[in-house]
Amino acid sequence: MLRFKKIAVKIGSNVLTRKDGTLDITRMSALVDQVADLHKQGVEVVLISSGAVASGRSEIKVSKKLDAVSARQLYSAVGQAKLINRYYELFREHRISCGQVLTTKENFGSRTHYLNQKHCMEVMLENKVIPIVNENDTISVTELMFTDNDELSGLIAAMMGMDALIILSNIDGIYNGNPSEPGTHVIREIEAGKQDLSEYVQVTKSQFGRGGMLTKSVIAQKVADEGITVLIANGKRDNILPELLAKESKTVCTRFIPAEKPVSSVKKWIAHSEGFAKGEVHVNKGAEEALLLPKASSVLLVGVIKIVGNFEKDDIVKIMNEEGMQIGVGCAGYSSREASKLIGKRDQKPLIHYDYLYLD
Ligand SMILES: Nc1ncnc2c1ncn2[C@@H]1O[C@H](COP(=O)(O)OP(=O)(O)O)[C@@H](O)[C@H]1O
Ligand SMILES: N[C@@H](CCC(=O)OP(=O)(O)O)C(=O)O
Repeated sequence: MLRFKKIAVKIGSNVLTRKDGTLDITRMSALVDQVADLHKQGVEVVLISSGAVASGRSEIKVSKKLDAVSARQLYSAVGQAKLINRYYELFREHRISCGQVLTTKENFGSRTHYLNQKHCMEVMLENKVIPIVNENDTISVTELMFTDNDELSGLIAAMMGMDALIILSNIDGIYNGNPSEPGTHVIREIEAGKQDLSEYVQVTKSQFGRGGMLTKSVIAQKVADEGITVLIANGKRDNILPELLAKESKTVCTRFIPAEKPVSSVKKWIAHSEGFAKGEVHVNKGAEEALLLPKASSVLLVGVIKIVGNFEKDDIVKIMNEEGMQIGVGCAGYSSREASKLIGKRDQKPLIHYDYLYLD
């Protein structure tokens, strides 16, 4: 028996690349074998695979030095083709189809794009096709980029309502100190709720990774708070995926215990969408107090004091208190133009309905 039926598996650049930066086909093939095995046992798997930039870099020799953005665009364009081609061939040996999903941060900011993307992956899974997701590095540059693929994998796991997110890196989990120092060990379990892991996690990251362990731990906590188990484990270990999914698994990894309270899929989307907010809704003290009560309340125009930025209906907005501190995020029921005209008015439909509201 396996512990999970639906999993998102994020494979970091370091798992797929050798020390010299070339694609580690042996490792990739071993991971595909493991995914194929789980797939045949009925587990739904979505892969989030890094490695485009790393595999492109080892392919192309440039004549003159490139700036960082041009290099990333060039290497990812070539490297993603190489990467997905490899996956395609490897899965084909198991008679399994896989498909490529390239996405950008913008696709998570609008509900329509979000649902289109979700629908695409649902259709793939229903038809036994394994989605292989990566950021579209050719067009998402600078502030349009995800922090890294750990952030992307958290969004995908929440969007697809997965039972677990497995983040595979080149290390056994989160250590309680510098992993290279003797006497440190992997933290095996982390309770739900906000815990500060920054004292353990070094800001240094491995050779080809982008975000490092700190973003992994922040994302993992957020995803676990939404009721999804998160495991950070070593993708270089043989047979890691079946071992992690085994019922009484003792495999070394860091496990983030999921919160018990289920969170609706809309709220999961909103919780992850803060970075895409198009504007701000400032509320007065009374409205802030009402929002913080255990009973669900909407943001009403009567309690709004200021609207900042230009947003359309259904865009994500930040909710700010009188002191200018952010207290939550939500999906706007009006455009900023309409809302500005109705500030302070009673008996209007909510500016942010409580079903579309996530408080910090
Ligand atoms: N406390 C810690 N525990 C484990 N790894 C850590 C810790 N602090 C920093 N790291 C570093 O984080 C690296 C993994 O993150 P990253 O380089 O982003 O990998 P990936 O490419 O898999 O996303 C590890 O190789 C390790 O060097
Ligand atoms: N989209 C990039 C991944 C960048 C990234 O986040 O890498 P990693 O920290 O190894 O997961 C690529 O495919 O090269």
